[in-house]
Amino acid sequence: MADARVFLASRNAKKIAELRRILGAALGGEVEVLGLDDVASYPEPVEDAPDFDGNALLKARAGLAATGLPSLADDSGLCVDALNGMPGVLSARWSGQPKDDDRNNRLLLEQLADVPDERRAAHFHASVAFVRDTGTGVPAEDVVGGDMPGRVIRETRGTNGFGYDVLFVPDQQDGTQTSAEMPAEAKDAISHRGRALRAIAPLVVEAVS
Ligand SMILES: O=P(O)(O)OP(=O)(O)OP(=O)(O)OC[C@H]1O[C@@H](n2cnc3c(O)ncnc32)[C@H](O)[C@@H]1O
Ligand SMILES: [Mg+2]
Repeated sequence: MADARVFLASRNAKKIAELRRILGAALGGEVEVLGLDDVASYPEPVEDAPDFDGNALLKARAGLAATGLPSLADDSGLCVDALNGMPGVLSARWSGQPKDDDRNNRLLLEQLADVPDERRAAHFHASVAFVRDTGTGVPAEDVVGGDMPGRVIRETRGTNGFGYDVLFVPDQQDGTQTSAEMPAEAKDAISHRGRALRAIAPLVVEAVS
């Protein structure tokens, strides 16, 4: 392989751990995955696109611009039917800045307090963008999405994962464990992020080969 390295443009340590784990399994260790700690620091882009695809692309473009390396970025969130798809792209900062998972979860529970069990459907979405130089002056860009359907429960459960995992029971598996109670590999097997990354992994292999 010419330069089998890819850069992961995320500032969320727990998300990065998931991305590394899933990529490691999908790429079989052939590609070295670099994170922010491995490159010179650069300013975080403002995530002001209207949708997940747009935000994932702007984070991956910023990664390529700063490092010159083929760059992957994830933009993700929880979309709640009873809230018309929100928090959606605002998931990280739903209860304000600085972002705080516990405060976000408390706010979501309050907002859904009067919503009956049969109307608490939601899904996680992840868009993963892969942006790399082609030598032509025009970068190649791909974006792939993945979903994990489920529902929002009424109390937090579990200590794995991050973000809204403590409130979310996926439809798959046995339908009782939150994604924060599932072992990491079980979440990866059905998660929005797992689906999107496994779909984009062949492009990564192709680009760095
Ligand atoms: O933008 P980067 O630097 O990657 O890190 P971030 O945490 O800001 O990431 P996003 O902008 O994509 O926001 C995603 C938010 O959606 C929520 N989220 C996404 N995937 C999740 C998952 O698998 N489990 C629980 N919550 C998740 C969680 O609140 C995240 O902070
Ligand atoms: Mg973000």
